[in-house]
Amino acid sequence: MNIKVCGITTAKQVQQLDGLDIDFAGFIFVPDSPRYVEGKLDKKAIKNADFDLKKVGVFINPSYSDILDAIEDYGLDVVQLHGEETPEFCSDLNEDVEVIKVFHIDESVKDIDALVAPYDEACDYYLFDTKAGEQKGGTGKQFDWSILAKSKIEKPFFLSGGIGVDDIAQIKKFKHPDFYGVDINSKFETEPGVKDLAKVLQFKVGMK
Ligand SMILES: O=C(O)c1ccccc1N[C@@H]1O[C@H](COP(=O)(O)O)[C@@H](O)[C@H]1O
Repeated sequence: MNIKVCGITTAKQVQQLDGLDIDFAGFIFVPDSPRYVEGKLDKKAIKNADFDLKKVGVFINPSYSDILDAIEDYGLDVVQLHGEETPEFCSDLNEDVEVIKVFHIDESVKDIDALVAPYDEACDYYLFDTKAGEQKGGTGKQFDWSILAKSKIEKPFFLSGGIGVDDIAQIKKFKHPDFYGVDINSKFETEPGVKDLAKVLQFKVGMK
């Protein structure tokens, strides 16, 4: 099971997460997020360090050039898209970098396979997060995962949205052939953008 820790704002914490064998580290490029990295994260340190983990940039409806600048500045390996980005936009981007397309889920979503179908050829991974009004990420809220268990999906996906250490047993029970990883964020913080590494370690060990 892959683990992605999102919302990191210092190079030191990225280094520490790499030391914990975390698979993906996420950086938020959304200006109104309390985890926004600009002005906090040292670009050069992130770009030049030799990490095993993959560096993921998280965006909502970005311009193509903003993404290319962030890839260049921070040496991103993956781009995670939380907005209404079209399949064409994702597909173009996917020629340069790995892409995670995010889908927001609540009880109004009845057919996951129909929702993801247009993106089948346009990204590498899906990520399922909770739909919570206008807020497009970092809500700390969970959705009912059973809708995923009933869906084909047919692409590696991350489970996301309000996941914490108390969810380890439920995650272990959740079965799907394309279940690729878990994305953790706001439930693992001492304050927004500052991860509680002891909690991350507890999660990592608990998931074994
Ligand atoms: O964390 C944020 O502030 C954020 C802002 C805008 C888009 C995405 C954001 N985070 C992503 O939200 C999900 C779920 O987070 P949580 O566990 O519910 O706090 C995760 O994929 C983060 O990458």
